[in-house]
Amino acid sequence: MAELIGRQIQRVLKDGQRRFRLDIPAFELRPGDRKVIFGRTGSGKTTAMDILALACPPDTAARFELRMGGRSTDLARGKRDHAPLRAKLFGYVLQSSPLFPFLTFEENASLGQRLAGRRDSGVIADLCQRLGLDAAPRTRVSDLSIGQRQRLAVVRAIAHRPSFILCDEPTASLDPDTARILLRTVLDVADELGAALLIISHDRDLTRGHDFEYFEVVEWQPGHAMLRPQERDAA
Ligand SMILES: Nc1ncnc2c1ncn2[C@@H]1O[C@H](COP(=O)(O)OP(=O)(O)OP(=O)(O)O)[C@@H](O)[C@H]1O
Repeated sequence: MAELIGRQIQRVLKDGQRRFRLDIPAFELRPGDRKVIFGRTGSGKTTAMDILALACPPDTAARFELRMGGRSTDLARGKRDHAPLRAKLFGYVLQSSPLFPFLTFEENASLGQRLAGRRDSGVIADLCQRLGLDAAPRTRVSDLSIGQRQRLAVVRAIAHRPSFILCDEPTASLDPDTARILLRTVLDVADELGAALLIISHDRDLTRGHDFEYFEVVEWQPGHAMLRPQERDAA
């Protein structure tokens, strides 16, 4: 199974006079991990998730390494795009615009599988059923409700059986019952795959009662944030 190890990772965002720096002193994702990141809006949670999902490279890192089957890939160095690794090993539910509105339900659902080269319509049908998604395969995404789109984004992100499942606010548009079903399904799938699960959430009730490790992104100086473990009592 795959594991991701990061040490002293930094990323700086710049926009004119605006500058934002995120530090990740130490973070790991291993099979079976259940981790959740909290933090106030704009603190840098998505920036952290983008790095850990290999969507945006860090500017610097003492160590950023993917280990799998006795092999190690150094993610800290060079400008190489890790698209093939990302497509096969990572499932990322994006916070905003997670779907392509010009594609059909089925085309969106199967996109992750196609990129990973692992087509299996049975897995998609099973996930849709578990998530209460019964929309017709030819329905355009623009005709779905926001909550249906959010669940479809989850199907797309996990249908290729990734080793790392990363979800940025996956329940933001869902009622509490549907949110709980979604979390239960993602947890079950992560268990079945032996995958690591990392969630960003504003809803501190969402993961209560489940065995998650808690993290937070804290802006400890203006424009300078850090991802760090959070004591369970503070969660
Ligand atoms: N190009 C940029 N230059 C400078 N700062 C930026 C740039 N892009 C984003 N930022 C800032 O970086 C910070 C982190 O953004 P990020 O989206 O990671 O936060 P977040 O915690 O995920 O927010 P939210 O909870 O609202 O989704 C924000 O304060 C944002 O304003």
